[in-house]
Amino acid sequence: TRSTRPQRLLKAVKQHATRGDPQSVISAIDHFCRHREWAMNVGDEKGCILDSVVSELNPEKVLELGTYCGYSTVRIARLLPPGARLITLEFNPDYAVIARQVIAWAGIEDKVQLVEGASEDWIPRMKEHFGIETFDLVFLDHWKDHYLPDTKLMEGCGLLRKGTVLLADNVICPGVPDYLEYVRNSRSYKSCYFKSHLEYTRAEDGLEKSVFLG
Ligand SMILES: C[C@H](C[C@H]1O[C@@H](n2cnc3c(N)ncnc32)[C@H](O)[C@@H]1O)NC(=O)c1cc(-c2ccc(F)cc2)cc(O)c1O
Ligand SMILES: [Mg+2]
Repeated sequence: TRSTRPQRLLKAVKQHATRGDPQSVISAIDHFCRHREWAMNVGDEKGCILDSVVSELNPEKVLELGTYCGYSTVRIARLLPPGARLITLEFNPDYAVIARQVIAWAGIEDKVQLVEGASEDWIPRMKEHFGIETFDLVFLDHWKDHYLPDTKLMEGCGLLRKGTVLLADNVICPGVPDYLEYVRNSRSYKSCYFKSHLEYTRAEDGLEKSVFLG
């Protein structure tokens, strides 16, 4: 039977990227998505904004919601200091199988824990299951109608501290209007918008960076 797009993306990584070289994995995926088949990675343009937020924050504990093929997982993990940890949640087992291989090819698996399952089931278990007190950075890139409920769930589970940064992808396209309204109007967040483009296209999209004020 015909291969899937994530399988073809992984093949491109194995053909064009160097094992243990995260930058070559990122470049191979961007080239594949720009010249062969579009895929819903955060991409190179928004990826540079993601890089700058991660580099400035130097987080020890990172949570990513929505792994897909692991592109942003590799982008984030390659910038983390030794001992820092990234937990990434992926709902779709077929995507998780691909993401594990992309993460391994990049050679950053010792910084990453990929957990298969739904964010709403795992967020309440972060403390007892992973020994996490609070996160320094959360990258939201999963179902767009889950951003707001999961943010409220993280607040309720005490996973956010003064200064925790929420970075949300796709706040324009596909769009997350209820989440934007919340973080921009709540006294508990200082929020700002980084205008960019939908990955590999000229359509507008952007990232919203929201600092939790406690
Ligand atoms: C939602 C997906 C990303 C992944 O998230 C996992 N997921 C879901 N819900 C959960 C959960 N509750 N817990 C854990 N994982 C979870 C899923 O299985 C996907 O692998 N992302 C998108 O749909 C997405 C779509 C577009 C897009 C833009 C314009 C178009 F014309 C078409 C598509 C762009 C983007 O940049 C995206 O990010
Ligand atoms: Mg996205």
